[in-house]
Amino acid sequence: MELTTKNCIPCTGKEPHLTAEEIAQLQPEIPDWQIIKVDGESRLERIYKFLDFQTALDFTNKVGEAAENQGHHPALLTEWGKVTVTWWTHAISGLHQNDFIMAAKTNQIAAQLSKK
Ligand SMILES: C[C@H](O)[C@H](O)[C@H]1CNC2=NC(N)=NC(=O)C2=N1
Repeated sequence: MELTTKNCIPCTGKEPHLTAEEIAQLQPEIPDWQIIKVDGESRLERIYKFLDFQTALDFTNKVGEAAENQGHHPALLTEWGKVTVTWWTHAISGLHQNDFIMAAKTNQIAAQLSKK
């Protein structure tokens, strides 16, 4: 499925975590992302490299804009030439389709920036 064309749904906290099968279906669309565990919770994480701090900051702000538009927010660590983006659904302390949608949108934002 084209994750970049989908929109996030509001999470009530009652949604089930994605199953291993569902993750296996979704993961091929965002091959550059790792699934990490933090305090037993699964999260999607990718490190993007940039030319300098300003470009890293521009990317950070664009991801923040997309997050606000979708009502679904990442953890963002912005450093000189590098941004670590982590997606998970706080309401269910785990992974939801929203996280895969936003990871795909994050890739799109990075691709647009590098075209400058
Ligand atoms: C009220 C507000 O919409 C909710 O708290 C949203 C905000 N952004 C969110 N972002 C993420 N990643 N997970 C959530 O559960 C979440 N909940």
